[in-house]
Amino acid sequence: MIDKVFNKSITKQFEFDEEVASVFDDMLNRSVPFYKEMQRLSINFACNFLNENDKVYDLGCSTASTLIELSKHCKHELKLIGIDNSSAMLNRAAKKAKAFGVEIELINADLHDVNYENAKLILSNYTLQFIRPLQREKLVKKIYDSLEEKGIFIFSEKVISSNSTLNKQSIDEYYEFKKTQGYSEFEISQKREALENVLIPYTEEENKKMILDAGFSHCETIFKWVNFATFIAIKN
Ligand SMILES: C[S@@+](CC[C@H](N)C(=O)[O-])C[C@H]1O[C@@H](n2cnc3c(N)ncnc32)[C@H](O)[C@@H]1O
Ligand SMILES: O=C(O)C(=O)C[C@]1(C(=O)O)C=C[C@@H](O)C=C1
Repeated sequence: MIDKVFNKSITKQFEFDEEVASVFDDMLNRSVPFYKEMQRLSINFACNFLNENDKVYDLGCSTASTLIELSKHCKHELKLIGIDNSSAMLNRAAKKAKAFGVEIELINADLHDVNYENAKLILSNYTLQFIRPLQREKLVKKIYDSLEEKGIFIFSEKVISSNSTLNKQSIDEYYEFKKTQGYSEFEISQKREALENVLIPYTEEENKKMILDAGFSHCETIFKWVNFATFIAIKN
């Protein structure tokens, strides 16, 4: 279904409710530049580190697209676990996983309340940005503690620039991208307002600092388009 969520005046802040979930795959493909390429890279990098029966968690799995793609591309059997606190997203995730014949344990819970035991890989694309800053640092520490030695954390985030001129130019460039994807100026401004104080982006440097402060030995940007970045962090 085509995303028309912000074609009308907004009445509330952005939420991953039934209306958003019903168009979410289209929303992501048209709102995140190079979403499919970012997903392909996350999966390829992940597969290089994975072995038979490794446990993989996707935090904020939404409709389970990434776990389904991972299971298609990885040569090993994996234990796949998707966590999200939106029932509307998880209902779709369950139907999609069944249709693709992929076994995924789906957990409806807040990311802070789950124990990520013996994880080899934790994925989290465009989800940390929705966690309040203080809680975000705590969650990243928990992610670090849950990973096995040599475990990997791959995550993507919308980012800002610490340079105000470049930041403004990046936002303008992003809105131009949205227009090429068929979103009107009205839709763009309504969504911007709805996301205010809900999606809180860090700079690329702040993301890396948060990761290193949590204990990871290495963090690298593996993909970036203007204000969207994908990182890989390694626990040693
Ligand atoms: C932008 S979407 C993630 C997209 C997904 N990773 C993908 O690539 O298809 C963010 C997801 O995180 C979930 N989420 C946000 N905050 C959460 C929390 N505190 N606990 C659990 N899930 C959360 C939302 O319900 C939503 O499905
Ligand atoms: O549309 C925007 O402004 C976005 O920031 C895109 C974005 C994201 O980065 O997570 C915001 C909300 C939806 O979850 C899908 C994509």
